[in-house]
Amino acid sequence: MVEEFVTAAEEQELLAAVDSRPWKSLAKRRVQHYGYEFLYEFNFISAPHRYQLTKTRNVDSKQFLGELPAFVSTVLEKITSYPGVKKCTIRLIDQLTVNEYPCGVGLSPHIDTHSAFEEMIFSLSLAGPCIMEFRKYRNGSWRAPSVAKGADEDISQEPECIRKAIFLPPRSMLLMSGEGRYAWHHYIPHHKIDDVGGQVIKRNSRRVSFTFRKVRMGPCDCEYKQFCDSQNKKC
Ligand SMILES: O=C(O)CCC(=O)C(=O)O
Ligand SMILES: [Fe+2]
Repeated sequence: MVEEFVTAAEEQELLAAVDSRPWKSLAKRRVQHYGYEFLYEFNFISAPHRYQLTKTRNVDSKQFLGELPAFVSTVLEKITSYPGVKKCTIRLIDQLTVNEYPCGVGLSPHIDTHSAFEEMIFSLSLAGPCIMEFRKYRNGSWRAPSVAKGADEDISQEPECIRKAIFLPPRSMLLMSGEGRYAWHHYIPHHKIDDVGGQVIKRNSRRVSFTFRKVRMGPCDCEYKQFCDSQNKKC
């Protein structure tokens, strides 16, 4: 995680850019997608344009929406100066998901679908902070990313897992790669108040994240087979 990945002025420009574009409303948060359309499985619930998210996360690799918008060029350039990120990565990132979480709204535990995206996933936090928890489920107790009724709800009866929490302040960039990307679930608790090592942090504003990924065009051949939908029929 890199703090202050963008300046306060750049943060304001990025927020203004997405706020001037149309948002799609999900049950608890709003999203925008660039590069490729993201596929959620929806159940329609009452009001027009509002949906209940029920199933897994994937991308339609045949639905190219166009190049990523110019307002993220500076961020893409900065990503290439990340240690361990190859210079060619900037041209490879072709999908951007913008998530807007109202205060206290989180995200259900999941691993980004291996067959949908390449290894490196970059997530820029803006506006408000959050805690992102990483969970490694014991072999055999891992559950597929499909979540029953009311996805994005916390599940009280979680199987045994190792947990590591990371505090993501606004303007920070998180890189998920290797085991952290392929074998650990990531999760944003549905809290308005987080306890970070005994320090109480209030989430008193919305959080907007920009998640940058590369759409995978063939099967995944990672070494984390039990978590890989390309290599494991159970996923
Ligand atoms: O909001 C974030 O930082 C993460 C979003 C995420 O995990 C996803 O869209 O798959
Ligand atoms: Fe994710």
